[in-house]
Amino acid sequence: MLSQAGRKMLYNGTLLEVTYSNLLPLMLGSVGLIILFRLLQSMKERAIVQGAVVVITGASSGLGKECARVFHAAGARLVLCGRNKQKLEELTKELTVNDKKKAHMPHVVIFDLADLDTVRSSTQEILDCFGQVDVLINNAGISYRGNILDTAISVDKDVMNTNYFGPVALTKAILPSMVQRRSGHVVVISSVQGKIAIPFRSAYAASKHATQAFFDCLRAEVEQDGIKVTVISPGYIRTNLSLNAVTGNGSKYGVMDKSTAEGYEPRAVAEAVLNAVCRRKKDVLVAGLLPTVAVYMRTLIPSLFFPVMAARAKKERKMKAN
Ligand SMILES: NC(=O)C1=CN([C@@H]2O[C@H](COP(=O)(O)OP(=O)(O)OC[C@H]3O[C@@H](n4cnc5c(N)ncnc54)[C@H](OP(=O)(O)O)[C@@H]3O)[C@@H](O)[C@H]2O)C=CC1
Ligand SMILES: CCCCCCCCCCCCCCCC(=O)OCC(=O)COP(=O)(O)O
Repeated sequence: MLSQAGRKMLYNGTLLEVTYSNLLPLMLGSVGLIILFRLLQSMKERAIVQGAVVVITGASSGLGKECARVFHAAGARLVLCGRNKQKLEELTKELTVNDKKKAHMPHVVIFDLADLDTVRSSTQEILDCFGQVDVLINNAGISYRGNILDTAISVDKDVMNTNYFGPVALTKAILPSMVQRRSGHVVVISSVQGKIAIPFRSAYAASKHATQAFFDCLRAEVEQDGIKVTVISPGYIRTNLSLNAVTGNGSKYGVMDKSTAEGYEPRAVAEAVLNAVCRRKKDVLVAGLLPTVAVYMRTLIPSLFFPVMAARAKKERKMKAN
């Protein structure tokens, strides 16, 4: 503690009197410097996406659409990919309405990610838009609701094609141009379910676990080529994911689940994606306390995690029966 009169100290032969009044400007100065440093750091990080060519799959709705808005606002040049031309053109109109110079007019490329041949042929179209790809955001995906015993293998394959083989094929097709330039960033939107498997989501959780594994391998392999890889694993987001989910017989689930409706705002997750790209993060979990605990529990105390999941399955089955 300092007395009112302060504390006298001998420093390099000079007698210094340290008082509250001469410490205050020092403290304020330090805080100011830290704020200035953070501001400059954040401006430097944001400059990474300014003018960068960012390709977003599944840009017609939900998280992809929000990523398009957030990256466009950050100054990126966008290539919006999806199956629905009309929705993507509407989004392009929305993004360019205030962009008078049309400097960052997005391009639209239409293809079905589950059709691996069209993925390969669409890659040239993507590369031709701006002549290069700086950031590829593999966002498009589909979910699933069903019991393993009643699920047709064709459904497992369809989910794997959209969520795993599609992004893998697109990434492999774009990667050589990134390696040649020794620059690029590949992002994939996985899920908390890429880290833990929950009952009645087998096809979806399996596709997201495979995604996590593939892109972890990729990160290690292409680091020497100057390419960054980010896996983002969000918890529930308020989008149409559950409405669009497929069931065991391939029909649409068509229900807005409570967990989805009460999930994160897509804007908040899109900001987390932008932040991860700017800061070149490798693996980002965007989730609340309970899913985070579950992720650690699965790794550290699996003997506790498995009974919790079995109880969850039992409860869900009971609820369905009533
Ligand atoms: N919502 C959530 O709770 C969570 C979502 N995620 C992940 O976020 C990502 C985005 O999903 P979200 O925005 O929530 O859901 P949406 O259903 O709103 O969006 C999915 C997007 O993927 C596109 N898509 C689906 N199948 C294909 C296909 N075969 N070919 C091309 N595009 C396709 C859809 O396009 P179209 O308009 O043509 O159908 C749509 O643009 C997914 O990878 C999902 O797994 C992760 C964690 C939580
Ligand atoms: C003694 C301590 C007990 C701690 C209990 C922890 C177990 C809690 C389980 C929590 C499960 C969280 C699941 C989260 C799933 C999730 O966020 O998925 C995101 C999605 O991809 C959503 O897709 P869906 O199609 O399933 O809506």
